[in-house]
Amino acid sequence: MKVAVLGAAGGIGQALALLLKTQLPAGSKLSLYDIAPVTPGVAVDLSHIPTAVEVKGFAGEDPTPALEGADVVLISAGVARKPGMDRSDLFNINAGIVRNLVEKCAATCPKALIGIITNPVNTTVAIAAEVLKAAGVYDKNRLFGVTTLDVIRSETFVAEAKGLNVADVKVNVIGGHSGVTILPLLSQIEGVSFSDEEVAALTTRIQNAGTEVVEAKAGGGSATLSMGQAACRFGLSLVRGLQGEANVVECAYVDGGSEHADFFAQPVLLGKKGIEQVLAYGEVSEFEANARDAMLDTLKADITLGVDFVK
Ligand SMILES: NC(=O)c1ccc[n+]([C@@H]2O[C@H](COP(=O)([O-])OP(=O)(O)OC[C@H]3O[C@@H](n4cnc5c(N)ncnc54)[C@H](O)[C@@H]3O)[C@@H](O)[C@H]2O)c1
Ligand SMILES: O=C(O)C[C@H](O)C(=O)O
Repeated sequence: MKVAVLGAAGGIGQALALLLKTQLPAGSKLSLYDIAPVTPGVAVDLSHIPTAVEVKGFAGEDPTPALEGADVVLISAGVARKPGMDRSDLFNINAGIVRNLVEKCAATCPKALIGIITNPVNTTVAIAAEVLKAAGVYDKNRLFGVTTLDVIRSETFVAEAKGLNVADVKVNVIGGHSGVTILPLLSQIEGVSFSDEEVAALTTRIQNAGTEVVEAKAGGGSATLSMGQAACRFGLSLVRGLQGEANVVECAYVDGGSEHADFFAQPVLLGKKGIEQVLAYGEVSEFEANARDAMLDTLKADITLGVDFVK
C-alpha cells in the first residue's frame, strides 16, 4: 500500500507523516511531497523511526515521482487561515494549488483514493472533481473531502461536557466543512441527553472550533496537530477499506447522490474501491433538520464556486 502526502512539509503534513510512519501497516510505502526544499529531509528524519514503513521525500515543482503507484493521496498543500480570515478567503491561492496537484494525480495515479484537506474544503473538493472529470478519470467513489476533524472535535467536546469516556462517544457530522455547514448530529449520541441550550452551545462550539485554534495561535496558523491526527485516522480507514477490512465507516464530504447538495458530508462505508456504500445519516432532531436546511444555500454556493473555477 502506498500513501502519498502532498503538502508534507507543512504543519499538517509533518504531523500526518509522523503518524502514518508509525501507524501504517508493515510493508507500506509513504511518499512525501511539498514544494519546500526541506521535504526530502523530513523523509530522512522519519526514516530513522524503526517501523516497517518505507519513506521517500520529494521537493520541487513536480509531484509526479511522489505519485507513481500511489493507492491513497492526502492533499494538505496550500495556505492556512490567520485571525480575521474565513476559510473562503483561502480560495484565491488554494484553488489553483489543488487544481494543479489533482491534474497530476489524474495523470499519474488515476485510480488512487484522494482525500482533500486543503481549505476551503467545500469548494476544493468540487474543483478536484471537475479536474478529474476533465481528464476522463472521475470516479465519485474515490474522492473525499476530509471532515474527520469535525468528528473528533465533536467526540472530544461531548465527552468533556458529559463526563464520558471519549472512546465510547461516536458522532456523525454532516454537511460540509465551514461555519454553519458543519452539523454534528448530537441527538443521535447514545446514552446522553442534552438541553436545548446545550445543543445550541455545543453545535456553535464545534462549528467555530477551527476559529478557536486560529485565534489561539494568534497568526501562527490553524489546526495542524489535531488535523494530523484526524487525517491519519481517515487515511488509515481508507487503507483498511482497500485491504478488504469489513465495516470501515467514516463521515466524509462526498459526491454521494445526496438529496441536499452535489457534495455532502455523511457516513460512508469504505472498501476495496473507495466508497462501497453511502450510508443514510439517520433520524435528526427538529433543530438539526432546520440547521441542515438553513446551510444548503451556503454549501451549494461554495460548490458552484469550485465548479465554475475549473469550467
Ligand atoms: N480539512 C480540514 O479539516 C483542515 C484542517 C486544518 C487545516 N486545513 C487546511 O489545510 C491546509 C494546510 O494547512 P497547514 O496548517 O498544513 O499549512 P502550512 O502552511 O503549515 O503547510 C502547507 C504546506 O503546503 C505547501 N505547499 C504550498 N503550495 C504547494 C504546492 N503547490 N505544492 C505542494 N506543496 C505546497 C507549503 O510549502 C507548506 O509546506 C490549509 O489550507 C488549511 O486551511 C484543513
Ligand atoms: O479553521 C481552519 O481554517 C482550519 C480547519 O478547517 C479547521 O477546522 O481547523
